[in-house]
Amino acid sequence: MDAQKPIVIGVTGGSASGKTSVARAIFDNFSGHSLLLLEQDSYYKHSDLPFEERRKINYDHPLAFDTPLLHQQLTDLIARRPIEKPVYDYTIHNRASEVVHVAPRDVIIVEGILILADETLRDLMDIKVYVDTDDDIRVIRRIKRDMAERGRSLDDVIQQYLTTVKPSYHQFIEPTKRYADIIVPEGGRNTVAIDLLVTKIRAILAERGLRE
Ligand SMILES: Nc1ncnc2c1ncn2[C@@H]1O[C@H](COP(=O)(O)OP(=O)(O)O)[C@@H](O)[C@H]1O
Ligand SMILES: Nc1ccn([C@@H]2O[C@H](COP(=O)(O)O)[C@@H](O)[C@H]2O)c(=O)n1
Repeated sequence: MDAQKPIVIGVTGGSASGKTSVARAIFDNFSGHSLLLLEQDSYYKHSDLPFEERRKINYDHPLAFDTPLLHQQLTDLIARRPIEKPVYDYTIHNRASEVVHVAPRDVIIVEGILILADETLRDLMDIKVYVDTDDDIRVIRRIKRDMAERGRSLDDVIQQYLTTVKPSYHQFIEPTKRYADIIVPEGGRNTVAIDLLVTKIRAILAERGLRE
């Protein structure tokens, strides 16, 4: 037993599958001071390309992420060291200039489309969750979200979905389902799956002598 080691839960699945909703639903069961959320999207690489070129990057490819930095910062948090987390701005397709100070916590939820594609990241996780939502539902949610929150037009979202998001989902993301311990259909509103996860997290916290 790794006494006092924080618990790391990986939550993955396609874009707009409900990963963030699952993470929030878990959050709601614990007091804020015991959990933190680390989004893989914060670790998109910085680019010096002009905006028009940045728009065309395949953001659903494993090489779009600075995985060594995510691995280093997750390792730091597990070792109870604080980090300066990068901030990503979807509206400019680039990292923002600021960083966010993140203090270590007993439960770390790592959320993102490709967190299970990297073996070194998988090795840091205690529980691996895949949120499984049909492609048509995900694309509808994505259109709504990207137009409301990420500064995209309908044509932008459709064009990006067909050229990079959909093919990369089937090539890189969906195959990582085999690494998951739990597959959750329909995301954050699956109360049975959320209750099972919360019960398991509480059991590991007790086993490691950590209090909520
Ligand atoms: N079960 C659901 N029913 C309806 N809309 C949902 C559901 N889960 C998530 N959404 C919506 O879909 C969008 C994407 O959900 P989110 O949890 O952010 O997905 P992800 O983190 O996988 O991209 C959000 O706008 C969210 O409000
Ligand atoms: N500049 C960017 C960077 C990323 N994306 C898309 O974000 C998706 C991942 O975020 P989710 O919350 O949906 O998991 C991913 O599918 C990228 O295509 C983007 O559109 N622009």
